[in-house]
Amino acid sequence: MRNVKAGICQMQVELDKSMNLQKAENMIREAAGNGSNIVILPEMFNCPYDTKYFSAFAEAYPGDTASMLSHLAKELGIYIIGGSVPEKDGDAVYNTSYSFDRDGKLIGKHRKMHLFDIDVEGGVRFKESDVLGYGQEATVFDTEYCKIGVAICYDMRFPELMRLMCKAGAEIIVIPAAFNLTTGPAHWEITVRTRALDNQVYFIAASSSRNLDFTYHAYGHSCIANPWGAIIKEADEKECILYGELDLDMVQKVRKELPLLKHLRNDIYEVCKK
Ligand SMILES: O=C(O)CCC(=O)C(=O)O
Repeated sequence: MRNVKAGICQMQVELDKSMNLQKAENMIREAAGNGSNIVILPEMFNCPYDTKYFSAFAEAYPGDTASMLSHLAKELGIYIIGGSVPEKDGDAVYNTSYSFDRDGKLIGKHRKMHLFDIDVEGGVRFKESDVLGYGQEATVFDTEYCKIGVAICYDMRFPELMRLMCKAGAEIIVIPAAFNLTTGPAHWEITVRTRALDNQVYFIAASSSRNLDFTYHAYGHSCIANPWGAIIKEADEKECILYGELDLDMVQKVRKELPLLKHLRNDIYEVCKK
């Protein structure tokens, strides 16, 4: 039996960075205290999800935010997948996720690869590429449980990237996210379930909670889908910690019983890294 307990902190993000860091710390401590082996934060957990704030909130690595996550991972002896934060690198800003092991060592750094530039009539308009740079690499790292792939929100809409992570050995894919009230009800759950099913992985999507004080209203509904494509845990839109037990033997069982990954016609088509 290879079991992992995940704790997803669906935190309410505020305008005050230090409040956000304190909130994240409190929730991480609580999730660890309740037995989580891996604790996950949402996209842009230290900064409101609005392009006008990204540059002012950005930190070069290692800044206060990543340092805090590293120290907490070590002190609490847990893995932390630190949602995402605006990262400053020279003149550029990226939407970046840092992951730490039980010793507080940085084991993963993902810069969002697909920037969220959309304009839905009567719905949501957002243009990340006005202020953010593009990440260039898929992110998969080793843990003592299995390999884990991390990507950020809009990245999950691209099956090729998810497949690349699966091909690199990921048995869990984690997506810090913040869908909204236009695309969330329409596409959130179906995308989570489909990516889990396509790749026969546990798929964890971690949102912030809904804060109506801002212009961008997060959908919430953090959830976990299993390798069969079923949602095993789902939150509502309010602040909470969502816990889920992942039985990693199920990944191999499903892959054996329904060998989708073996049946790929790589002689005809293939998703590969350029
Ligand atoms: O894909 C979507 O509908 C939402 C994406 C998003 O909010 C993001 O990438 O931050």
